[in-house]
Amino acid sequence: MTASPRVLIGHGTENDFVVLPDPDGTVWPEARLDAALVRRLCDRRAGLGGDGVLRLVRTAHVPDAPAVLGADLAACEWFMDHRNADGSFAEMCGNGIRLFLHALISEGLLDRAACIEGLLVGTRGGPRRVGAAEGGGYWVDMGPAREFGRGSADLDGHTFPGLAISMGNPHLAALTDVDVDGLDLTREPAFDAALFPEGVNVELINELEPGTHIRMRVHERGVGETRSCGTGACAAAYAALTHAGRTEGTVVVDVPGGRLSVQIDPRTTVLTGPAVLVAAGSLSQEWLGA
Ligand SMILES: N[C@@H](CCC[C@H](N)C(=O)O)C(=O)O
Repeated sequence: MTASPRVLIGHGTENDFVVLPDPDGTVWPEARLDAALVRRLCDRRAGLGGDGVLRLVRTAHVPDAPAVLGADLAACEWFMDHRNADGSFAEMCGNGIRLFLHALISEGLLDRAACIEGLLVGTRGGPRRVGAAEGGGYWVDMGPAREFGRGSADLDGHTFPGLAISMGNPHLAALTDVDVDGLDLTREPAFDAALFPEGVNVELINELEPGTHIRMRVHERGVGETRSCGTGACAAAYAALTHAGRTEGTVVVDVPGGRLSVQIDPRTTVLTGPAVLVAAGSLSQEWLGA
């Protein structure tokens, strides 16, 4: 076991993560990286701070991988082992997977030039193809948005009706005329637990240009309000296109932490955006032992 484990801090449109390199699964076996330690790492005062944790690990060292990747197991050398800040697992993270690839490249575990075509990465939501974009940033083939009903969320004195959408993980994407910038998202939204038995990420969306440009804020399952959510941006773009009566197109999604682009066609959804590494160092023995 490494005495002082290496750690990186990074973000994708200010959705920020503690990144733990563990290529051979020897530093952070699941028993060590338990929910309590994830919460401590993500604590913004007593830890490093983040909306979640990403472990950079080879798929061969993830016990869940065969069940979630099936026939694609052998094609996914790497697995994005993602946790929310409350310690829970999530199926997918659109900002996290871009940062995951960026961190693999920056740690010398992959060559950026070899990532232009993209590679399959394992996630608990299944395999996803992710690649380095020619002009900078990263793209992810997120698979199709799957609509599974209509619901609503109660937040800040409003009821927001929207579409229930799976991007691997669950979303309620609600277009609204209420100015989303003025909302207080500090409390947990109330939602229909029968529609969302595993909880839900809630996106509040203002249309800026119908079907092409939206503004979004998000309350994430297992975290609270974050400054961006990649899967949420895909769900929001799908809801905006549907509202415009279209099944394909490119939607620019402005979030408090920056801008994402989502390209949708009837077959799939491609999310493009930045990934930034802020710092690299090691966890202290004093903090680990406390
Ligand atoms: N911020 C992420 C989504 C992370 C998981 C989410 N909180 C959930 O529990 O489903 C993204 O960029 O997609």
